[in-house]
Amino acid sequence: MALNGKTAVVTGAALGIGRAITEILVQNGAKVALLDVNEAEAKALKKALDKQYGQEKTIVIKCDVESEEQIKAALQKTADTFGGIDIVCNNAGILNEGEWEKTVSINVLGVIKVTYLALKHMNKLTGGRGGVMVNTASMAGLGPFLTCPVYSATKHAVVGFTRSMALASAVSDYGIRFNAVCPGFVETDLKVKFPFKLGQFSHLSDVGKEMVEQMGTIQPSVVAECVLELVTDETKNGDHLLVKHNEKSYVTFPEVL
Ligand SMILES: NC(=O)C1=CN([C@@H]2O[C@H](COP(=O)(O)OP(=O)(O)OC[C@H]3O[C@@H](n4cnc5c(N)ncnc54)[C@H](O)[C@@H]3O)[C@@H](O)[C@H]2O)C=CC1
Ligand SMILES: CCCCC/C=C\C=C\C(=O)C/C=C\C/C=C\CCCC(=O)O
Repeated sequence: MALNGKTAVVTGAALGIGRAITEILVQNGAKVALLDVNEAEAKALKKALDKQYGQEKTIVIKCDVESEEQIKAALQKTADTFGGIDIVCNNAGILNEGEWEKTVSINVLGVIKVTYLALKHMNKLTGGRGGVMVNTASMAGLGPFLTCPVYSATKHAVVGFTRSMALASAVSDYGIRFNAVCPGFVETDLKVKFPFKLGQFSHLSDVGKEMVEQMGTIQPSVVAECVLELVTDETKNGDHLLVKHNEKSYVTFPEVL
């Protein structure tokens, strides 16, 4: 799938992995709607991209993925401005074991809300052009992460949702592929704030540090390259790209049926 002439929506686009995803999509010719609660940082990113690629390549829309109303309006504005939606990157996410209900709300309900509302624009059966959705899960969605059980549970949910949507879409002929990226520790604000977001598990914060020392870290741009692969490779549906320090591999899930 070539990105020239395609339109993408990236949630949590202002910082970290979302910022890198936005940059790589624009670099490769897509027009991108930057959705984020942090409007100031999203605008700063747009300003930088404007200089290099021109003002018409991006729009900033303040949008909290917890709000169905805001998501609906943001998707409509994207479709009206760019003439449709081809790519959705469900990337917005938090890690906060103290505020674990909010973590579930953003990381799970947010992904589901954006997906279902975007489906209305993209589904070939309802007049859309088809396309691809790539969700930012985590390595913590593939195995237990003892310092943050709820965060890990939300990422397992994203993996299960992505795999199930991929099958539902293929069988229903929606014309939309669903994939996920599963990174290890990435150098972002979320990583910096990690020790202060562990709630009742803050006594385990050194375990997180030791894991980072053992496993190493990843730059957001490397994760973005993996997202680009999942967007452009039209053979990928229901696929999960595990991203480790200096290594990436597609996840093989156990056969259960
Ligand atoms: N940093 C890491 O080590 C890893 C992060 N991830 C996942 O990657 C995704 C991005 O995380 P990072 O870039 O690390 O975090 P970050 O904290 O650097 O950036 C997150 C962005 O999402 C935005 N955001 C937060 N809540 C939002 C909401 N309700 N609605 C819209 N935007 C919202 C923030 O304003 C920010 O711009 C998350 O889903 C995270 O779980 C996955 C694996 C590893
Ligand atoms: C199956 C094993 C699960 C291990 C989880 C590995 C990576 C997950 C990363 C995330 O999704 C984000 C989680 C944590 C933030 C990143 C770094 C922690 C920093 C620890 C520190 O230096 O204090």
